[in-house]
Amino acid sequence: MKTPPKIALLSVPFGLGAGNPGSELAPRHLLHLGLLQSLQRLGCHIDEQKDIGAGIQIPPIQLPMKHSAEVIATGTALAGEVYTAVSAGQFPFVLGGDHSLAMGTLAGLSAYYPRLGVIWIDAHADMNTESTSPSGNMHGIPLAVAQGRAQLSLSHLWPGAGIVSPANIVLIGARDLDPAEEVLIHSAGIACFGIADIRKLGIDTVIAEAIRLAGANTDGIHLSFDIDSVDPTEAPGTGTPVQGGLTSEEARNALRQLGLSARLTSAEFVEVNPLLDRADQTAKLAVELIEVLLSNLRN
Ligand SMILES: NC(=[NH2+])NCCC[C@H](N)C(=O)O
Ligand SMILES: [Mn+2]
Ligand SMILES: [Mn+2]
Repeated sequence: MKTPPKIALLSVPFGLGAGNPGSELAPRHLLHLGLLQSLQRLGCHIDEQKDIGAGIQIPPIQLPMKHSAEVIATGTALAGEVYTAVSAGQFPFVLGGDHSLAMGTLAGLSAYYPRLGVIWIDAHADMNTESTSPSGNMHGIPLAVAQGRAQLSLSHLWPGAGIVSPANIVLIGARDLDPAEEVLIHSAGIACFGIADIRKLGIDTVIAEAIRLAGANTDGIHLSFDIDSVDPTEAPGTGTPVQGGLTSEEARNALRQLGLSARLTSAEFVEVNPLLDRADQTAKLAVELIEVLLSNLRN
């Protein structure tokens, strides 16, 4: 019988990678809604809880993207905390914030796990580069950066960071891809389960297959969960909502199954925007989904 892991809860109140303000408020807001207390009630072992800020830092690279210096500085601070956590045997859980912070998480993780699998549950692929981004928003590029396809690389954020192989990336829930992302996904052969696949196969089969693909020849699996994967009728409080998403029930089942997998070694939860929410509907769902994930961890 495996025991629940020690969790390092890393809050990142940062939202400058998104197109609209508000996601920086999510960590405090979810904690205010009682996240920590209910996790403790559910028997989660929260080993430590930290707020990640970033000092002033000269960016190692200039990019034609909005707020790239701030994104890089925050990512560097986060990468260090994530690296420290995994080195100490903790399970890092990163609470954002916008999705640009995944670059920091992945930089820290890839320095520790030479072969990292990534399961990306999101309406988007976040696989633009600086030259294909239609918006200039940094939250649209982390998964291209992680593969070493962009000007910015994970090693700009953290020395010793590696890359993530496209063979070990699995996209779930993607339904709003930019043209360059489509080309990249097809040419690199990246596994992508859209909503039609989920309805046809069922979410349980999709998650089992995702764990198999992301886990093949890897040392750990990271889950990156963007709340805009869930349909806007149930999760309206997010900056780039896309119709036709997961039901909250599918999201719950996905997170339960991922939590129960001994292969899962880290996770992050991003893109909740309290300023765009309706009566805390999205924030409350987020609290519930995080509880499902973390209370089932067994590794
Ligand atoms: N993490 C997110 N919500 N990303 C949305 C990205 C939207 C669009 N593909 C872009 O690159 O700007
Ligand atoms: Mn995203
Ligand atoms: Mn998204």
